[in-house]
Amino acid sequence: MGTDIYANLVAAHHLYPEGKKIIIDFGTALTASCIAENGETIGVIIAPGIITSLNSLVGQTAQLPEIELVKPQSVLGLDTVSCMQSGMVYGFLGMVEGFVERINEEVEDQCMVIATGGVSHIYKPLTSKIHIADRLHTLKGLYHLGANI
Ligand SMILES: Nc1ncnc2c1ncn2[C@@H]1O[C@H](COP(=O)(O)OP(=O)(O)O)[C@@H](O)[C@H]1O
Ligand SMILES: CC(C)(COP(=O)(O)O)[C@@H](O)C(=O)NCCC(=O)O
Repeated sequence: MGTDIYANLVAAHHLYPEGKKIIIDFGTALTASCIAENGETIGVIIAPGIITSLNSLVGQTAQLPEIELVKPQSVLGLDTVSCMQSGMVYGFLGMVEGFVERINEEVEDQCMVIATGGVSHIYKPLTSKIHIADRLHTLKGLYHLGANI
């Protein structure tokens, strides 16, 4: 398992001891990790990261421009930039909400959801499925691991 994923699980277990937790990491990869109340890792999902995907879309097409990753005014756009912003924001928002729903179904519980990583601040305000956004979450896990060496 990647050390960043491990650090995310450790931080969640240490900071929020009650119940099951999901950590969504909006980094180079988009990951969702789930930990049980007893500290056992239940499982992990690894998907392409949001900026990674955007760079791939822009890099591998002839006419799509670089865009700022912000919420567009409406889901349906009428210019290329808004259309792409909708795909990036609402597409990945749907993916994350779907992960949370499916994980909750699989573990038969309502997990607490923590978001971290580079672009987590863009997605947190758009959904009630993320309960806490903490850009320092992974680092807190590393700190905890270091403090216990
Ligand atoms: N403040 C920010 N605003 C927008 N994008 C960011 C910001 N910080 C990081 N990113 C993007 O998030 C991704 C990296 O996320 P991060 O969680 O920092 O890295 P890692 O993959 O190493 O865990 C990169 O694609 C980067 O461009
Ligand atoms: C999945 C990752 C690329 C995520 O890295 P990140 O986006 O946080 O930089 C990293 O945790 C990794 O390389 N993991 C190794 C494979 C695994 O976790 O099973």
